[in-house]
Amino acid sequence: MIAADDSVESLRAEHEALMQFLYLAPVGLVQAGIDGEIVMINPISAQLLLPLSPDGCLTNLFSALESVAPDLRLQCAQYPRDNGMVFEGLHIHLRADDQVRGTPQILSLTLLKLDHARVMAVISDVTAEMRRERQLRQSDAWLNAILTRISDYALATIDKDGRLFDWNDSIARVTGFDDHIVGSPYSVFYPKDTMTSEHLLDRLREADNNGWSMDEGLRLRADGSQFWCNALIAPLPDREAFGDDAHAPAYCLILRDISDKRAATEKRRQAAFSDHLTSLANRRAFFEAAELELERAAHTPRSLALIVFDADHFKGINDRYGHPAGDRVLCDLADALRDTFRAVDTVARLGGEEFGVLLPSTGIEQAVASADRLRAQVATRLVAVDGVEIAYTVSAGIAVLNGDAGGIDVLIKRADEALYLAKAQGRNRVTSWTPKITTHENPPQRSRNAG
Ligand SMILES: Nc1nc2c(ncn2[C@@H]2O[C@H](COP(=O)(O)OP(=O)(O)OP(=O)(O)O)[C@@H](O)[C@H]2O)c(=O)[nH]1
Repeated sequence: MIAADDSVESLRAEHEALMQFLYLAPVGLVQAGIDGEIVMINPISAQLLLPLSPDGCLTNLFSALESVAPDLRLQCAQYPRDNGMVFEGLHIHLRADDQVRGTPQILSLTLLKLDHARVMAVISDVTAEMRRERQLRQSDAWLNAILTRISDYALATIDKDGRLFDWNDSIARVTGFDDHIVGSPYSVFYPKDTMTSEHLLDRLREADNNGWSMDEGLRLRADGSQFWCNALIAPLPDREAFGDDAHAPAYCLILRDISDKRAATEKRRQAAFSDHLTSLANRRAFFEAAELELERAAHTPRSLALIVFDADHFKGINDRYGHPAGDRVLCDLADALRDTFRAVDTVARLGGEEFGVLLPSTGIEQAVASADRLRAQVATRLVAVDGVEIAYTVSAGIAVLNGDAGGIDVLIKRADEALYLAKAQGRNRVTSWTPKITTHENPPQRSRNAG
């Protein structure tokens, strides 16, 4: 008797545990007769099915789902075996007026035949899952379209030091580079000398601080040709997952070939930013470039050099050979400047016979060497005008900001003071600014307005 009592007790306990499981299970469970009459339903199923029930009560599984899945009853009746899976993960799309949360709701239904008289339904709301899947598929399709179809976009990832991490067809299509560029700094897409290693890192820091960094300009193809390009760098959202690994993807780089669009606007930009006589950058372009460099230097301290060149005794050249001949000399000086300085430097005509060269990340020795190279070069040049060969010389004043306070006005003032000294000491020479020039020599100011 005791043994029989024990086994009844244990059966009861098992039954209770099972009921508890049914109630707490994280999916909807419904046990019903073969005709759909509900025997047991857990709270999740009730919550999912109740809004579908036409009369607001849940007595029959098939009737509850009739409006959205009318053949369930038939499918179940026609299932040939005594037990088994009638269907698995059937997606039931609820009608718009059945939407519970204002977005199309999708239920997943699995129906098991337990024996000739009973079925068990497992129901879950897969709306969020399906939406995520759809979004993933859509993102995948977009990415795929960009990578394989859209011919003017190139996508790449770069590591935290700006080295290309991967290569794909879009890069080949837009730039012509093959996978040998993996591991190179992304400046491989920039024409020679147009980007210093500091500029390269500046863009990454800017992307870190602002969420993205964009620039526009001429970029390089593998065959050496150039194209107008808009380049966007953005930090990858999940890059923390790679920890401190230096060779993990950290940013995405999107290059877009905008040659067609830029061809038209570039003419207008050229007109606004270049000097009409020499085609060098004009004052406006010079001051814009200077502000940008000073802004960069404020974030990441580095030296910035300015050389101001001035043709010597230029009034005399005009007086002797005429104004048009003087213009030819100015154009010759512009050519010499263009040939001497790097693409990353800004060479501008500041006005009259004065030219300014802004040299990012350049210290005093390097600036003096470049300025003197130009000076010496010019001294050997002869400008042929109407059968006459005109010789001329230039003087230069140099100032460098080494992370010390001061804007472009300070830099120009110092370079001007040094230039004044070069003129005073005999011309055809290069002089660097020192604090002594201002405090002891105290030269009069040459007039020049900033901007
Ligand atoms: N041909 C020509 N001359 C210009 C132009 N702009 C300014 N000038 C002339 O450049 C001359 C500058 O003369 P100054 O400022 O006296 O200087 P300088 O004769 O070069 O003497 P130093 O600078 O002291 O060596 C003036 O005669 C201006 O008319 C220009 O676009 N074309």
